[in-house]
Amino acid sequence: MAFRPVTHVLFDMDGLILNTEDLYTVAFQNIVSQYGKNYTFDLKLKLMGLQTHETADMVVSALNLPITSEQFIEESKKQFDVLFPDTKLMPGAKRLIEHFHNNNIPIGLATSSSKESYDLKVNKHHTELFSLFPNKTFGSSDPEVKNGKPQPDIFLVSAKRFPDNPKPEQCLVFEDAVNGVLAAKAAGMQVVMVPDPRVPKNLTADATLVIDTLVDFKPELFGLPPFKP
Ligand SMILES: O=c1[nH]cc([C@@H]2O[C@H](COP(=O)(O)O)[C@@H](O)[C@H]2O)c(=O)[nH]1
Ligand SMILES: [Mg+2]
Repeated sequence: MAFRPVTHVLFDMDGLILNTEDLYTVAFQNIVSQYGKNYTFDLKLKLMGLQTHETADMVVSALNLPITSEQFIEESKKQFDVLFPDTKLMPGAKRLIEHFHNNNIPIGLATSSSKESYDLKVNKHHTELFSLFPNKTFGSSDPEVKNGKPQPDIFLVSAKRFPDNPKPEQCLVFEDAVNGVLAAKAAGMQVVMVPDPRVPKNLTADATLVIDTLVDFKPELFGLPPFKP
């Protein structure tokens, strides 16, 4: 497979830079357990990358919970307040972000999270790293991002926010979620997928490249500056 050279890079956040996916699983399981339900990985796969209200609608209806989506969002917030401040980084994320920054490659953050959720995840331990992204888009709280992933909106909005307004084919996306990969492809961008090992192989087929962790990424494959040995 031939990879095309790029000039700009867009990062997903949850499950890609930050290990928040395990925390979402705990939070959602804690809520649905009260109703005797199970938050399965199969359900999680379908909603990763969606916006907050879309996520809540899907869980409430898939598990037939006797509460409204608004109540589910309220319950989630209580869980997140406890769990998110101690979020850890995913392997290789800091090294790769700093590498692009040090080599003047423009990078953007394109997360479906809200700004409020971002603050909980980042402000205690990770502000220095995230300050390397001048260009940040928060899908769940940005009126310009009409539709969540798998629709392309967030990546198109995010690319437009670079001062030199790159074309989609100049942008490389990093994603862990199936919906995120579909969104990037729909935006006309190449996408490197770093999936949870439980994601079935057939659901990774749309990615331009699939790697186990960000540690394995070779920037020169996409015409970006290589790591010095
Ligand atoms: O188990 C879960 N995974 C993921 C999400 C959602 O997935 C998005 C993750 O954002 P990102 O695009 O940064 O991966 C967030 O909107 C979050 O609400 C969730 O609710 N529950
Ligand atoms: Mg993600």
